[in-house]
Amino acid sequence: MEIKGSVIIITGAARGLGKAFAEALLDRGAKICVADIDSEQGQSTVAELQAKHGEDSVIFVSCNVTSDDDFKAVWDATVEKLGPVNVLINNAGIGNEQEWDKTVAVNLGGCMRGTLLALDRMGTNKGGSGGVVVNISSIVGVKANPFGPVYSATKHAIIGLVRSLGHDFHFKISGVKVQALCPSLVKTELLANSMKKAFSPEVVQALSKFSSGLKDLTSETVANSLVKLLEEGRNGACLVVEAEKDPYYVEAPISS
Ligand SMILES: NC(=O)c1ccc[n+]([C@@H]2O[C@H](COP(=O)([O-])OP(=O)(O)OC[C@H]3O[C@@H](n4cnc5c(N)ncnc54)[C@H](O)[C@@H]3O)[C@@H](O)[C@H]2O)c1
Ligand SMILES: CC/C=C\C[C@H](O)/C=C/C=C\C=C\C=C\[C@@H](O)[C@@H](O)C/C=C\CCC(=O)O
Repeated sequence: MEIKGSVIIITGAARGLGKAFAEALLDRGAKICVADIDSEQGQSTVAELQAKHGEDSVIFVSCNVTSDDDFKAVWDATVEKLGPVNVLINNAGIGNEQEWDKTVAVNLGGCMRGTLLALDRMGTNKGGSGGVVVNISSIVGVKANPFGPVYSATKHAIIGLVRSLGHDFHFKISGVKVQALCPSLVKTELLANSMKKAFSPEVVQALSKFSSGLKDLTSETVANSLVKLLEEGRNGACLVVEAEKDPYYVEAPISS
């Protein structure tokens, strides 16, 4: 797809990976809606991005991805201020092993709610023009993560959603591509927050040792992989990005 001129909603874009996605896509001529639960951080990020890219290129809308009403309001505000939406990036996520239901609600619920709304609003069968949904999973959506079993389960479920709704059966009906990006560890606030809500005291030590031994993966590298996925990824694609490797697509182990 052509990024230049596209209207793109990114959830959880007030900071971290979502902010890096916004920067990379604005650099390539997209218009962005930053949708985040943290209004203070979201407004400050948007002010920074507007100073570089202009006031008409990027807006902030407050959104809790666990709320249907919030998600619909984000969509409506984006259409009103930036034009018809072409891409949704379901990026908002948390790593809270102690309150598993919150992690399921935000990580899986947010992607599911957003993807279903996007099909409803962009689907050619619903009067829309088609489009793309990218769900941000993780490398631990395609491999085990002993340090965060709940987090990993939500990220595996996102892959199931993407492979199923990203089947061409659905694309023929809706004209909407559904894809996943699966980054390895990036040292954002998610990691620090995950440590505070870790599965067990043993995990805190092990995760801290594991993460300090990992090669550094930057948000900018992950954002470049998102651009690659949008520009060339097929429907249902799951793209993994790790430090010091070219990004690579992963397929389901059973294809029938
Ligand atoms: N950092 C990593 O190592 C890593 C690796 C792979 C995948 N991911 C995924 O990338 C995404 C972004 O992670 P990050 O590292 O930038 O995290 P982060 O904590 O830096 O940013 C997350 C953003 O999501 C927002 N958010 C949280 N709950 C929300 C909700 N209910 N509604 C709307 N917004 C909400 C936060 O306010 C924040 O701005 C997450 O889905 C995460 O699981 C992160
Ligand atoms: C906990 C939440 C923080 C970030 C989550 C994020 O999505 C990224 C995760 C990135 C990498 C995770 C790698 C997990 C690797 C495991 O599958 C496994 O390979 C490690 C196993 C044992 C390590 C034991 C040790 O070295 O001590």
